[in-house]
Amino acid sequence: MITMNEVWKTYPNGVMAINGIDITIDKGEFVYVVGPSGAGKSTFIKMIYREEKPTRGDIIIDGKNLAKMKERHIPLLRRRIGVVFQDFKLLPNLSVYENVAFALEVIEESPSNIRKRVMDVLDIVHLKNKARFYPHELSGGEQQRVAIARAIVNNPSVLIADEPTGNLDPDTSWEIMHILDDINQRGTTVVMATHNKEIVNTIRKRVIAIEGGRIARDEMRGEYGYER
Ligand SMILES: Nc1ncnc2c1ncn2[C@@H]1O[C@H](COP(=O)(O)OP(=O)(O)OP(=O)(O)O)[C@@H](O)[C@H]1O
Repeated sequence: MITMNEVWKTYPNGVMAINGIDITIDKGEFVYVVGPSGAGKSTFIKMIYREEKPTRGDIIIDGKNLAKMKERHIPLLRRRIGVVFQDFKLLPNLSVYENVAFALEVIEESPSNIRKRVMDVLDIVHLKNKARFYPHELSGGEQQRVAIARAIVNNPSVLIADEPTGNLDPDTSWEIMHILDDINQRGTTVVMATHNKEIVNTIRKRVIAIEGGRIARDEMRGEYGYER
């Protein structure tokens, strides 16, 4: 479902962030991407949703080669890939409901179908009762749950999370993990970059460790493997 063949990424300033990565992530997997700061985790993840383009190599998602994809086809790709960030990135002037509905591709959908879909995903993240709230009225964990609802509202095949618990306290981080796990159990592939040792070593999944832009480890039910 996600395949990288001999992928390299050098930034315009000459920094070689990814140095020859080959990997396959199957449909329905949950993968942690770990590694020291500056190792290339974000670059790896950004290439999956085509925020960054590889300098060399192929990245194939659902049979489409992103490296060769035309700019005009990128919005279509983004509908198949949901993304969650460390800092939530909600629109402050829109309510919870509107933040999620805004991300929905409303192609010939009736208002009642849209409403149903938005309320269904708010149910998955346990926020149905806060649909009318605004982001500043929510805790960090609640804001992250809205961001997750927004990321899955188009029913993507892949959910990418770049340090989704980075700004959250430990209890809230566990809550977010249980929601991501639930979304994965419903069939969505999840790729999550993280520095959270406790989570990786407790909710055991496949671990891909990146060091110096290369894959240093790739283990099913792996461990975090670093001090922090
Ligand atoms: N837009 C950019 N332009 C130039 N260099 C960049 C850019 N983004 C990242 N880099 C460099 O590429 C390397 C890999 O960075 P990346 O953000 O992928 O690492 P990371 O493993 O996600 O780090 P962290 O855990 O600190 O977030 C680093 O040396 C970084 O400075």
